[in-house]
Amino acid sequence: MEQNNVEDITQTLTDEKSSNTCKKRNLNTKRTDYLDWQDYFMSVAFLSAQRSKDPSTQVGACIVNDEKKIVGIGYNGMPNRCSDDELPWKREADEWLETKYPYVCHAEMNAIMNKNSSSVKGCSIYVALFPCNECAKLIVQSGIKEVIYYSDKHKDKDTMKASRRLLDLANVTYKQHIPKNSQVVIDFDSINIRSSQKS
Ligand SMILES: O=c1ccn([C@H]2C[C@H](O)[C@@H](COP(=O)(O)O)O2)c(=O)[nH]1
Ligand SMILES: [Zn+2]
Repeated sequence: MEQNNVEDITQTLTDEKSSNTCKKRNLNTKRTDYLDWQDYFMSVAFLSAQRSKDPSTQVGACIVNDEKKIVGIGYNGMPNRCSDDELPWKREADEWLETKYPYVCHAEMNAIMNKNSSSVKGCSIYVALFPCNECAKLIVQSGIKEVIYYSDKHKDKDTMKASRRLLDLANVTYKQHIPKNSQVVIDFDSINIRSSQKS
């Protein structure tokens, strides 16, 4: 009888174009290096942030319901129908009105406004940055019950203190996400890699 040992069933993934061998994977057993749910939703938030035109800080948010379905995604950007070529992107200017702050819609706001379900009540929101007090108001009012954030780099600012105060009072829980891997790489060309039986 043929022995199905690991050596026999290990296949070599070979790049179609270069014929370079890049990875070894056992093709007879379930993958173990797949993204878990939390890394997946946080990655969606980070990917969404890549759409942002803000030159200094790109924020993404992803709202997930209790069936682990994504019901809203957003990133920071200028409001719809307001040309982002005509509004300022500066952080500082002689006048506040010439900075981005009075105009830019935060990622959390856009994720809530973009929802594809009737409600986000009871949902979780995955965000790259801990939400500011304005976003905390929207999170509370929309019924979101949990915030999962990656960075809390502004935690000592008053806006963040106010945010935590609101979230605490409204019993919205928050926790920092520690990813399994510090990077999730999207390699478009990986789909072109074919598996060939190792000799
Ligand atoms: O809760 C938040 C807080 C901030 N943002 C956005 C708003 C701005 O576009 C940037 C912050 O820019 P800085 O230059 O770092 O001040 O982040 C958000 O989306 N959600
Ligand atoms: Zn905000």
